[in-house]
Amino acid sequence: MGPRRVVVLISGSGTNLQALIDAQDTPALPDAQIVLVFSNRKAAYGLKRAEDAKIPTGYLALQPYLKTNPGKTRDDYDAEVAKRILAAQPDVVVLAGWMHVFGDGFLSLVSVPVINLHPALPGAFDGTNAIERAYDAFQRGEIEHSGAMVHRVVKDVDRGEPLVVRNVPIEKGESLEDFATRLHATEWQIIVEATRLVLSQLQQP
Ligand SMILES: Nc1nc2c(c(=O)[nH]1)N[C@@H](CN(C=O)c1ccc(C(=O)N[C@@H](CCC(=O)O)C(=O)O)cc1)CN2
Ligand SMILES: NCC(=O)N[C@@H]1O[C@H](COP(=O)([O-])[O-])[C@@H](O)[C@H]1O
Repeated sequence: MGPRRVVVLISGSGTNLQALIDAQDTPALPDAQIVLVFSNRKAAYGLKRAEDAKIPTGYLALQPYLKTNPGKTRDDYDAEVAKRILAAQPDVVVLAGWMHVFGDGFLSLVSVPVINLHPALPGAFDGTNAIERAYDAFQRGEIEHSGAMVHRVVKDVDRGEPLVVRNVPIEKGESLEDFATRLHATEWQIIVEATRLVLSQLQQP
C-alpha cells in the first residue's frame, strides 16, 4: 500500500511545512510522505524548503489566474487548485499557513480530510493576524492566554471541528515577538500531531 500521502498548502515561510518534512516517517509521523507542496505565492520560502527536500511543488495564485483566464471566477480558481491537489492522490490535505479562503466548491471536490493550522483557540480571533490580535487583547486585559489549534476545514473560516488544541500563555510585559516565538513552536508540534491523528483515523486499506 505504501506510505500515506500528504499534500501541504502554504503561502509563506513554511516553518510548519518544515516541521512536517522533518517528522516524515519518524515515530512522530510514521508511514507518511509529503507528495506535493502547493503555494499561492511564488516567493513563498516554503517552496524552497520543499525543493531542498526533493518534494514536488506547485504554484497558482488567484489574481494571475483571473487575469490570464478572463471570465473565470474565484470558484474556478478553487476548482483548479483542487484538480492539481487531487492529481497527487492525497490521503490528507494540510493547510499550513495557506492564506486563501476556499469556497464550497473546493471542499466538495476534495473528498479527503482537509485540515488547517490556526494560531488561536477555537472561536477566538478567526481569520488573519490572529497572533497580533490576541496579544493586543491580552494587553487590554480581555484574555489571559491564547493558543493554537488544528481543525477540520469547513466553509466557515476556522469554524471546523478542532482536532488538536493547545493553550499558549502570554507573559505580562513580554514582547509580541517573544509571544509569537512561543506560539510558533507550539504550532510546529500540533501540526504534526494533528496530521498523525487524521491519518490514524483513515480506514485501513
Ligand atoms: N473554507 C475555508 N478556507 C480556509 C480556511 C477555513 O477554515 N475554511 N482556513 C484558512 C486559513 N486561515 C485561517 O486559519 C485564513 C487564511 C486567510 C484568510 C483571508 O482572509 N484570506 C484572504 C486573502 C488574505 C491574503 O491574501 O493575505 C482571502 O482569501 O480573500 C482568512 C483565514 C485557509 N482557507
Ligand atoms: N489564518 C491562517 C494563519 O494565520 N496561519 C498562520 O500562518 C503562519 C504560517 O507560518 P509558516 O509559513 O512559517 O508555516 C502560521 O503561524 C499559521 O498559524
